[in-house]
Amino acid sequence: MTDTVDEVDMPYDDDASQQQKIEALQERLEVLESQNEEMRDKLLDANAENNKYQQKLERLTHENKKLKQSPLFVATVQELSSDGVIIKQHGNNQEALTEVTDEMREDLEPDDRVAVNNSLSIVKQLDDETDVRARVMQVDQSPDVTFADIGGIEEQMEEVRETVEMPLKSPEMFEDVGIDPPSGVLLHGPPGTGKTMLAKAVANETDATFIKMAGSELVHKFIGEGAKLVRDLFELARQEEPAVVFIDEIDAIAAKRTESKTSGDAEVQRTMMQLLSEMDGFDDRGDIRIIAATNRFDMLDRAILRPGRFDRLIEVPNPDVEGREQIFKIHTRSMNVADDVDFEALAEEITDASGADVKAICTEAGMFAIRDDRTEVTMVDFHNAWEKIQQEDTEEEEVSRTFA
Ligand SMILES: Nc1ncnc2c1ncn2[C@@H]1O[C@H](COP(=O)(O)OP(=O)(O)OP(=O)(O)O)[C@@H](O)[C@H]1O
Repeated sequence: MTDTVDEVDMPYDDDASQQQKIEALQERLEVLESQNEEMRDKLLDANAENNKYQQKLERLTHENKKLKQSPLFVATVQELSSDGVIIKQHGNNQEALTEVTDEMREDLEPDDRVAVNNSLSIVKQLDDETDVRARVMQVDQSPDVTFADIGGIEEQMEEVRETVEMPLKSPEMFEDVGIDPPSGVLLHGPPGTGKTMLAKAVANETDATFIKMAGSELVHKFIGEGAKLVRDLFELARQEEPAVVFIDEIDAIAAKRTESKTSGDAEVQRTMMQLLSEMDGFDDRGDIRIIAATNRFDMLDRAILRPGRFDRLIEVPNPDVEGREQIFKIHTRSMNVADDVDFEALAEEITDASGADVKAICTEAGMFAIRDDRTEVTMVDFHNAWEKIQQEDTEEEEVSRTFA
């Protein structure tokens, strides 16, 4: 806020001559100008500094993302010394002296498992081996998803029942006819279309244990242990028989081979080879069915699609308009929906939405009603929910573009 002339402390006495007043004001002006100059310089410096930090932040964020994405190696902390941290790498047993941030050093203790990058810098601390297994494999003795909970993908549902459920329920039919049931079924299609639900519903229907493993976790989180975890997965399935093994994001372990021959690639290859050998040696697999899923069919190494492996491909697309309406009805079954809600009209409006989007719209519409202190969910709530979800998607895309 600027002072008014009346409030300004004048640099002269009231009885000073005109000339003295002018000189005093002149002097004050010069001081103010030089202060102004000084402030402007400081502002420029601060802006330059800000830019520098901004760039550094972006670089670090990018670096951080890259570090987390590229496969890392596993090592065990041997000793914390004043020179750094001595680690022993798994696999080759080589010891190395490496540096860590002060923050991470405080959390580290000898015998801790850590992930290191290509330059052997410690990127993160890992969980105990037993925790790893528990986290990488999600075991559900009796999943509660049924086929009645899945909408808009009847054909795919039929195919999954035929190829996965029938061999579990009536193996004698395949024996009588004299054909082998498909070894593995690969579900492919965009995210959130119900692939996981299909696998869970089969397990539910056949009273099988559902065992899920995420390919991306194997590669990014449990580095150096992929092949072993795949072995463990099948061992667990044999113990839990009948079992449905669901390998999500299989593209992470079975992507086409790239030209680069980094050790990270070699590690992914080892994991994939283990998976293939488990599947190939699966003649006596008993009551275990394998379902894999991917959003990136184009990236898959064709080796996994050979006969005897994932030889039945089922595309699970986004639902069409009738499918969307059906999914709305499924997810609003236990909601208090107002009479004005027209699911047919909503389904028409939300072109390109996935099943997961429809589910999110229902939950969000309910939230709008709660915020408004109502117990009934109206058509306006559904519209607002769709708008919000689209907006969030756009924001997410912008963020990922910024840090891409
Ligand atoms: N066809 C569908 N019918 C009913 N609900 C669905 C359908 N598809 C998705 N959903 C809802 O979206 C959620 C996520 O779906 P699901 O995990 O099965 O998708 P996905 O295809 O496995 O996705 P991703 O590829 O991202 O793992 C489900 O829990 C369910 O609430």
